[in-house]
Amino acid sequence: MNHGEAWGSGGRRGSHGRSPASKHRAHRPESESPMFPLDEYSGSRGRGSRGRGRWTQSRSPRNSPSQVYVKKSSQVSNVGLVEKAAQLEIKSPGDGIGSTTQPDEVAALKFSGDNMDLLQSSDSSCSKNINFSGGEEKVGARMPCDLVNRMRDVSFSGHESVSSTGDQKAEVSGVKDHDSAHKSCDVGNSLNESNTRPFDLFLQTKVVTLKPSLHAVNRVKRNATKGYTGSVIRPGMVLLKNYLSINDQVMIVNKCRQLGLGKGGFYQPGYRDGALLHLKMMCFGKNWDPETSQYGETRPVDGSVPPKIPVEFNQFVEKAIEESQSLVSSNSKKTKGEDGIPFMSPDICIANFYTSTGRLGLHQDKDESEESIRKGLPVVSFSIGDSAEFLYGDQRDTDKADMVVLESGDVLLFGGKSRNVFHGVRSILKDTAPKVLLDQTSLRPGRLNLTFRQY
Ligand SMILES: O=C(O)CCC(=O)C(=O)O
Ligand SMILES: [Fe+2]
Repeated sequence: MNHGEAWGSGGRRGSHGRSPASKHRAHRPESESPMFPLDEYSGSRGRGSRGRGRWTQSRSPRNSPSQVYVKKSSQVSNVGLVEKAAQLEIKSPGDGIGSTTQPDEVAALKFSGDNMDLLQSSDSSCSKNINFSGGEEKVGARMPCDLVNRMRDVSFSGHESVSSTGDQKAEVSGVKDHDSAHKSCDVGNSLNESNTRPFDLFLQTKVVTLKPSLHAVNRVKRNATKGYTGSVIRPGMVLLKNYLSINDQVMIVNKCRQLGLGKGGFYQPGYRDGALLHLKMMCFGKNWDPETSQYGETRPVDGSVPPKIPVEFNQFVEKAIEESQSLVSSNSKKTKGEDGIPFMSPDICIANFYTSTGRLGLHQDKDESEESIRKGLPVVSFSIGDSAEFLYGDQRDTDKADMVVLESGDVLLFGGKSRNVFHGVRSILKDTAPKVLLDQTSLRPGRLNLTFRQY
């Protein structure tokens, strides 16, 4: 992996400066223009760092894929990717993972039902199980941004349904302050000494969720049975929309949260010069070190050994590659096999968590082995939570990049001719995560991204 600077606010390696009025293409429908020509692999294997900076306006919202097919859920049911909604069981958010009571969390006033009216409800089924869990403020002068940004967390909850209109719970406060606190920290470049303290993907809440409304359950079922849509965005790059079911997303989030709190868990990565990345990160399998742009068996910053990749994750990845391969081969007459994606079994996974101000500069993933890159073994990316504006293109130039919105459950693969594509995250679209996912997990506002690779 090689996260070269694409635009700069404080990055030190390979900065290309900021584009004040950058415009870029959303990915084009085939009818509008053919796939743009791909230069052969863009060559340079120089080191870089994950960039920071910003893009501005998208040139056009053209988002139709070049080739599309829709796969019904039954076709992937052997790995349980779809159609699990019927079995969906609403559980308490920790889901056996256990909840920590770190004082560093965002305030979330959660209550049963969709609206504040329920707060005034005198319904005994609501009031009998109300929890207040307000952690005391212990603001330290030099705590990491997530620790500085703390507020009282109050949960109201009930075991039984109090409203036929309500989904599980709603957040009515805290998010704004949470975001602004992150913003001030995310844009800061100073290294802080607590950057190895585990970052909790969950908000600190002790919410006992209600039974979901019929409406919410039906919505989940509808989404699950819709299946997913596959499209070849450019040779070697495939987007599987809505590929991971909500149940799978919940499982992935819970696993990441659990492992993320342990050794080798989520931390605030930084560069050699002390600049911080605009995201939290952890690795599975092997550690990727942003200071050296190299993989290793341990994380230099704290000596931790990254956890193994959960086997279920690998199954999803392998299945997604197979699905992409059949999509590509069904198009192969048209493309003369140019957009092939080789198979791989991941031994590395990098998990990024972006808050609403998170981003990642245009870069190439090129720190895997030479052989892996030469063969075009794909990088497989899972998006969960809030949507992201994802840029990609042949150059480290945001003006020339195309854009696609990656939503929760989407899987993106880039291998073969696109193995060295420049890519990055321009922005996180606030409050776009599926509500049912938040109901089920207590995932913080933001986006979890997992990228799988084979060294
Ligand atoms: O968050 C994403 O979608 C991209 C992440 C990425 O490019 C990386 O971790 O190398
Ligand atoms: Fe990347």
